[in-house]
Amino acid sequence: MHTALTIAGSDSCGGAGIQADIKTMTVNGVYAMSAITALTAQNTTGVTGIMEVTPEFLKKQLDAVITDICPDAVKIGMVSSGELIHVIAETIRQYQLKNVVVDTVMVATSGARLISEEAIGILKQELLPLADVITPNIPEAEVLSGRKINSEEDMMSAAEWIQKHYQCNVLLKGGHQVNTANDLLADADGMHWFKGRRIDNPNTHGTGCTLSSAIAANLAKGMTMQAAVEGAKDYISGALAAMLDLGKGSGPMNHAYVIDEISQK
Ligand SMILES: Nc1ncnc2c1ncn2[C@@H]1O[C@H](COP(=O)(O)OP(=O)(O)OP(=O)(O)O)[C@@H](O)[C@H]1O
Ligand SMILES: Cc1ncc(COP(=O)(O)O)c(N)n1
Repeated sequence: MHTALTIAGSDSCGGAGIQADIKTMTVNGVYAMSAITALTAQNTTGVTGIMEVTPEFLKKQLDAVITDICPDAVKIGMVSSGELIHVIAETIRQYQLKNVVVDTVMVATSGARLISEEAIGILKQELLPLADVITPNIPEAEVLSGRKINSEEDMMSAAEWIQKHYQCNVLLKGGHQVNTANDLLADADGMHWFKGRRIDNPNTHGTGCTLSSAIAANLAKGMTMQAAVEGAKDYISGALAAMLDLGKGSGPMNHAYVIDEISQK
């Protein structure tokens, strides 16, 4: 069985973070493992607390997993401090981990800040150049490129700039557009659009975590980058279209929609 490791924060309401990653990887047919960077006290309306693990304890988790079951792919999500980012970068180099997907998580849908200002510099310097693909949303791509993004042309020039500058493939997500949900992959072959129908669903808690974990699961199974992104885009569209409605804020998606489809056959 193919295996994937998520290095991310725990979301107590189960919609984003480690919980979304494990659900996504499992439903996409790979064995999921985790190394937790922080606990969050969180629900669909907001984050009320964050408790980071120490860099030493993150390293212990990573060594324990990797020396036993070396993952076929790695997804990295919320990492709030520079010291934790440094441990992850060192571990990727030490074990020469492959298929590294970095979701550049900065701010939760509910508005809470999930990375310190100082850590963004370390993320850019140490982690992005080790990634096979990074998955910023539009506001994150603005931070990484220092450019404003107001159109699909702006998305293309920002993705090209980020790819050249950090030497990694970039999937610039278009979920923050108004009428469309078109994502753009900049890789060594050029630019590829993954067009998505915009689904009228306000419950988008964890979409970024889910998309990046589905890409990691697909890469673990040996798919090419473009096929991995296409499969992940289909998965997220299905999970959003299942229209789960839980909680008082921006609720989570339904990962069980695939299982529901099978059980209805
Ligand atoms: N309303 C929607 N309809 C269809 N697809 C969507 C919608 N909202 C987001 N997506 C898709 O979900 C994925 C995540 O995109 P988005 O830009 O929302 O990332 P994000 O902001 O990092 O997510 P998060 O909500 O986890 O912070 C992308 O593939 C995007 O196109
Ligand atoms: C632990 C954790 N990781 C990531 C996110 C981002 O997800 P979203 O932007 O959908 O809230 C989150 N809210 N919590």
